[in-house]
Amino acid sequence: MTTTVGQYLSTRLGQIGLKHHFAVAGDFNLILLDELLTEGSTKQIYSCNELNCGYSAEGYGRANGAAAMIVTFSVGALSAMNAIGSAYAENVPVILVSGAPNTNDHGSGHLLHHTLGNTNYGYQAEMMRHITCATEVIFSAENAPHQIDHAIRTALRARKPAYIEIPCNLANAPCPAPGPVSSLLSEPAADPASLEAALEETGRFLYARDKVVLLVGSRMRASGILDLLPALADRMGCAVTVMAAAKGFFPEDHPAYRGVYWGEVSSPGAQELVEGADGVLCLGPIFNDYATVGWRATLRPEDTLLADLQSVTVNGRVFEGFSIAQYVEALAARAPRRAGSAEIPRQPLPAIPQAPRDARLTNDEMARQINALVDSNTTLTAETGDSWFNAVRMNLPGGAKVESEMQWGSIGWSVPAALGGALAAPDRRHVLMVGDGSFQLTAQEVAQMVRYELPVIIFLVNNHGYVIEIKIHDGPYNYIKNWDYAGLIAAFNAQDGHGLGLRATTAGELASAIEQARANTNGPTLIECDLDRSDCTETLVKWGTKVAAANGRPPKVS
Ligand SMILES: C/C(NCc1cnc(C)nc1N)=C(/S)[C@H](O)COP(=O)(O)OP(=O)(O)O
Repeated sequence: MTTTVGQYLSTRLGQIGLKHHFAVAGDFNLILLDELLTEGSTKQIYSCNELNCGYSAEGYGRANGAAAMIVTFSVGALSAMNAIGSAYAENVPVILVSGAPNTNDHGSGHLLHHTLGNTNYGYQAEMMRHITCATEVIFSAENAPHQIDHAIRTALRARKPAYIEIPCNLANAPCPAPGPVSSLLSEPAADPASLEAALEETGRFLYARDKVVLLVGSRMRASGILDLLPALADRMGCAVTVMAAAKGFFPEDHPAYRGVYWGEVSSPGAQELVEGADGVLCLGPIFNDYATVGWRATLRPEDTLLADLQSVTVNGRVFEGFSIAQYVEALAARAPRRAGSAEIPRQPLPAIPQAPRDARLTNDEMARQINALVDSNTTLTAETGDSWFNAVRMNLPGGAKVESEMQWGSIGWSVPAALGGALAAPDRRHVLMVGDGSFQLTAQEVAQMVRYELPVIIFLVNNHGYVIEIKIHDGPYNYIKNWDYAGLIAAFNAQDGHGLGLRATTAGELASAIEQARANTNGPTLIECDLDRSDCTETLVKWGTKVAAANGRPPKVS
């Protein structure tokens, strides 16, 4: 049985659960794109550029579990690198496939277009090795199946992106047909002794404490077991908090939920609860400078159990040889009850009073109305910027999801990512909050939302500049050219009803725009929310000054 290299790849992408792959054409990948179309397991979705292609794949991978993208050599793949960096930092398995020079050109002394102008074509793979968990450069069709399977299997297990390079003259070359996909999907069994030892040490940690709090972190996105966390909370009876980058990872209507822990900008009561606990069971946390408010919110190591994707650190010991899914599943069946922390009642988020309809639109009123739009079937994508703080302060109904990129934090990510999420989960409502500064980096992908008739509701937060940067450190570089954001939709030829551009300067205009957005199911609705530049969340101001102080630390004098 034979197939071709490109159709082998296509079959595998369908077998691991993809229904789409993202692509930008280039002469090094055209035959490969044909092979994917011929085999047909996944629908080919086109992006305006390779950066957006990568962000769309990353957003798709968050909702679907994995994603794939096809670009051309060098000029395409190097643009995609920022998005692959995001996938790496955010633990999303994106399979980046790049077309490449004809195998006959290697060692020929030929100078090729799209390259650096020398005869070394290996630089791209070398660059990819730093931002992927597997890099496979295919030089022979016979070996292609092994290399493709290795890259995909490693990406799925490590929850990281992988890179495959396919020369343009091998894409339709015959190769052996694929074997069972189970060899790519199977998870390594836990090492029983290590898992048991970790659970016993966890028991010693928990039995020695009364007021234990669960803290859920953003690496749990890659765990595949978010739906198991309520069972663990029910077993232990303890309070549960989430980190800002994990907003929505635990159902907020669960009785154990006590809000977002984010140091001094936490939800009401959450900082006192976590920092006052005698034990914090951290699941997949990322304690970076933003999460610790400039290294100020730090937990006592001796009272912290750190469960990460492939290891548990507790009582000064480290245990490996199992996944966090295997660990949490076992813990949910045997953890002792530790209900002390749950006796502290949850403090509600401060309610935002409804503004009069004719009142100038404010950030608070915008956040209030967006929150009212979020239901149990909504995915809210929040871009880097004050949109983070608006998302974190929302009350989410159970089932609502939030997607943010608080580790990589590359502005512009959210527009293509929301497109990817909408393609992966068409049965959910997709709402996007993105600032004017971020939007200007990837705005053209709204045209693809029009093209693919994706009803994403986009709140374009026009506060007239890089306000998060202004709050951290102001300067002329934080001010941008204002666009007619609502007018862009017309520029994207949405006249056939597959797109709506609206502008809101008052509370009433926003309410009316949201009603129109709810009714517009044929394509995106972009609502330009016009705000005063000084109008941002209080938490942003508080957080920004502390992060600025951390950035401003003088060099250590040796
Ligand atoms: C410029 C930058 N960060 C620096 C930056 C620059 N370039 C990339 C790709 N990523 C980055 N995070 C940031 S957060 C802006 O404040 C974003 O502005 P905007 O989208 O308008 O949001 P806010 O006004 O709420 O801050």
